[in-house]
Amino acid sequence: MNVDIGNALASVASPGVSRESLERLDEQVADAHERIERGMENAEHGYEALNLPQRTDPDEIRTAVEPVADAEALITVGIGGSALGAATITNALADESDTETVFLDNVDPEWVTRRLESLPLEETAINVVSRSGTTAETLANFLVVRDAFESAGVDWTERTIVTTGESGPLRNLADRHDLPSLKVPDGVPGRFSALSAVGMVAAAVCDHDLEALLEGAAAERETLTGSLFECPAYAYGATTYALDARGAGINAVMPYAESLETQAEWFAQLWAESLGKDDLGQTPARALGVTDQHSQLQLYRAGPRDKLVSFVVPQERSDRSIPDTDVEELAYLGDSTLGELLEAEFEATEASLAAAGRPNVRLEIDRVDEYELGGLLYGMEAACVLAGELYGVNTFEQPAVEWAKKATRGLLGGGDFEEAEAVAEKTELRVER
Ligand SMILES: O=P(O)(O)OC[C@H]1O[C@H](O)[C@H](O)[C@@H](O)[C@@H]1O
Repeated sequence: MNVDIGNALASVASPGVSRESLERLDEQVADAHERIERGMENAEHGYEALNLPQRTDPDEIRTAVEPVADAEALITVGIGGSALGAATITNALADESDTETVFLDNVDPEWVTRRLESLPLEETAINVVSRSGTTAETLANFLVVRDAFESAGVDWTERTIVTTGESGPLRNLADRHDLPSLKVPDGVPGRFSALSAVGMVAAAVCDHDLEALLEGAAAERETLTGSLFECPAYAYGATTYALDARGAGINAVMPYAESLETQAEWFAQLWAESLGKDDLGQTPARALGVTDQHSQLQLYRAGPRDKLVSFVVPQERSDRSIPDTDVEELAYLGDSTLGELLEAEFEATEASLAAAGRPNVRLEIDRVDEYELGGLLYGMEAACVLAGELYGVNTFEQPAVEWAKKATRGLLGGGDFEEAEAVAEKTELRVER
């Protein structure tokens, strides 16, 4: 991953960060880097995620998926960090695989039913993923999926792979049915687990190159040094932090590749759950180039000056020419390709934001393949860890999410939780039709 922060400088944008401020911030980056390296060396909770390129064993993952290697479709049952990494990888690389991938990361009953009805269950594998093994949505969906397989006369125990922690309900279930199972590595929070079995089982079923994913991440790991001017991931993490401090409280991630749309969703969880605490953090927003040029760009260029736009741009892609036409006004298109049009639109959008003094950053990858994707995911995780150090927050916890989880359990009769009582105390000011 290469990063260009030129359009985030104060000489271009407002809010913007001056070169001198970045140089001062670089001293904090050096300290943060030392802390990160120490955390990695001691395999501390969270920091351990940055060791995954060395720790993850692709052979172990491939062995676990062996029984379902020729499945026509794969249902991944998981939510948050137990779904978004896998979805990012398989959606980005979908063109290279014949396996249809479905992610059940919601419990909307109509949607779940529609998804299940659309699949040939006798040719479908199940990938159930939960670090804790207790997440209500995931376990409920898994029970529903099992039931659908049983109703269709398909033995789900022959077609299920489990990825979970060392103990817990899901681990017990895997043991009871003797299911192939993988362990969520210790010290790796869900949103940092894309490069472990959590994110890579689906990629293995789809026959993607797991080694290349890890090699790309390992190469990115090699770039981590004590200066933001020498490390793309830290340049991104430090710049976003500095811009947030200057008023850019929103970070709109805008990949210029349809295949990376889910990557913006993955980024949103990474950024929000890791940095959103102690009244701090930067709000992630999701956009897609070129589509959102015709939707959100107006706001980005002319709305409040509270946003940074982060472009994610593959430098190469397979292309398709635009057919010639005898309509005179459209003749210029006939000399181009869709790729050239997209590239021109990206450059125009980037320049238009800069011309309006709106900060933006460019993250470049060579192309969308396993190696580059591994580097991108790792680089953004390292950027997030660095930003967490600069903010001084606990990057690897998400205590605020627990509140609603407890309230939900209480409402469903799963125990006595005071949070559930607060639901009944809601303040109302209803306006009815
Ligand atoms: O993997 P699980 O334990 O099922 O957790 C799935 C997700 O749910 C939680 O609510 C957390 O906020 C997420 O960080 C986590 O990724």
